[in-house]
Amino acid sequence: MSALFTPFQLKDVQLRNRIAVPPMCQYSALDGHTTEWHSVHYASIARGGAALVIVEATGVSPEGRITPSCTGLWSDTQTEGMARIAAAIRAAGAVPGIQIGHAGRKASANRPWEGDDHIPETDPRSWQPIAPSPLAFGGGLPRVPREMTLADIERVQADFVAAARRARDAGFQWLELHFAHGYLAQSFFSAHSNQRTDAYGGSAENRGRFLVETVEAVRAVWPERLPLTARFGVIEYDGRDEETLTESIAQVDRMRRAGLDLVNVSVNFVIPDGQVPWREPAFLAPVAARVKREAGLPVASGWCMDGAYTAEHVIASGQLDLVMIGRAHLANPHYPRELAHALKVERPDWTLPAPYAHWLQRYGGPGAASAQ
Ligand SMILES: Cc1cc2c(cc1C)N(C[C@H](O)[C@H](O)[C@H](O)COP(=O)(O)O)c1[nH]c(=O)[nH]c(=O)c1N2
Ligand SMILES: CC(=O)[C@H]1CCCN(Cc2ccccc2)C1
Repeated sequence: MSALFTPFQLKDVQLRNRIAVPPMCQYSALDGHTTEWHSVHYASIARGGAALVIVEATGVSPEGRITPSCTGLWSDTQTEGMARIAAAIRAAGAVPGIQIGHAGRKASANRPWEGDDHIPETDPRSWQPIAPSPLAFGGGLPRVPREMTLADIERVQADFVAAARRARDAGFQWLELHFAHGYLAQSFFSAHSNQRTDAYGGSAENRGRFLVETVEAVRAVWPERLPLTARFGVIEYDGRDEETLTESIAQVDRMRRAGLDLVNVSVNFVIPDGQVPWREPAFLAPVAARVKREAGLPVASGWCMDGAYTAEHVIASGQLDLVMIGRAHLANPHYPRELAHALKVERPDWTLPAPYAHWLQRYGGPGAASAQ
């Protein structure tokens, strides 16, 4: 029996297995609107058998995007395209999720295959990034952001609420606040990037204020019976991991008390030279397990957890409740079928919809158990 292929219930949402497709930017939007690329991309992946498909980081405002090609939910005109995508994910038997965020000082960048760096200020496509403090990320993102005023903080939090309403109206059943990867919310919590002296800076509680207030504000509009989650970096790999982890777990507890239903444990990526242990399979699993133990809420996590036995182990061992499998789904939208075969799940081809499953199960096909 495979633990990975057992259902998971959170509030009123039932997931058919423990495999989640994490948000992965497609950099293919037009003025924040989804295109045919997104429709095909998300429907294809949802048909592959994962239980939860989370739509990519979607800007709560135009300047909250990472690149000019990122999706948005700052305008009602963007809701219809997202509604079609949520419906297609649901029609495939997966739960439709969406991540909403603000890129902070990492905003106004080129697409990864076009430089992955800040667009020059002289370029009309660029805009002024904003952040807790006037401190640049560095590397390819050298622009010094404008320090946010209290009015900016209120406006951005209101943008998160408005985007959450649109996600609800579009039919998403799982909301993930982007509080990780060095973007705005993460940069409020990190002392590397937040040197404010007002109520939003200084102590860990003050640095976590923006995040807790945003959870509270979004909780008020996001249906109580649907999971409100956050992707949150809890470790920087900057040589101060124990200190960062301890204060991050306390922050997760504060967000749990503010109404968070699950945390998707990730990496901070607030500094360009963090020593992430990429070679260690499932390096975040023990970190996520500690968050689950100490903060007392369900956890998801990912990063290099796509191997069948790794994905099975992180769930069977109780370290994680859900495993996020990203790039493997870009290479093969039907990746869960590979996992089902490898883990000798009963009728593995039926991770796919009937039009595919019937023929693969009955007559064999690449990777089918019956193939000689
Ligand atoms: C092309 C692309 C685009 C994105 C990502 C990755 C990649 C490859 N990732 C990170 C992603 O969700 C995942 O955490 C990583 O890919 C690590 O998991 P895997 O090792 O790929 O399973 C990412 N993470 C996130 O929180 N929001 C996002 O929109 C994106 N966008
Ligand atoms: C939006 C977001 O969180 C993404 C954007 C793309 C890069 N992601 C971070 C990443 C680093 C290394 C490998 C894969 C992904 C973060």
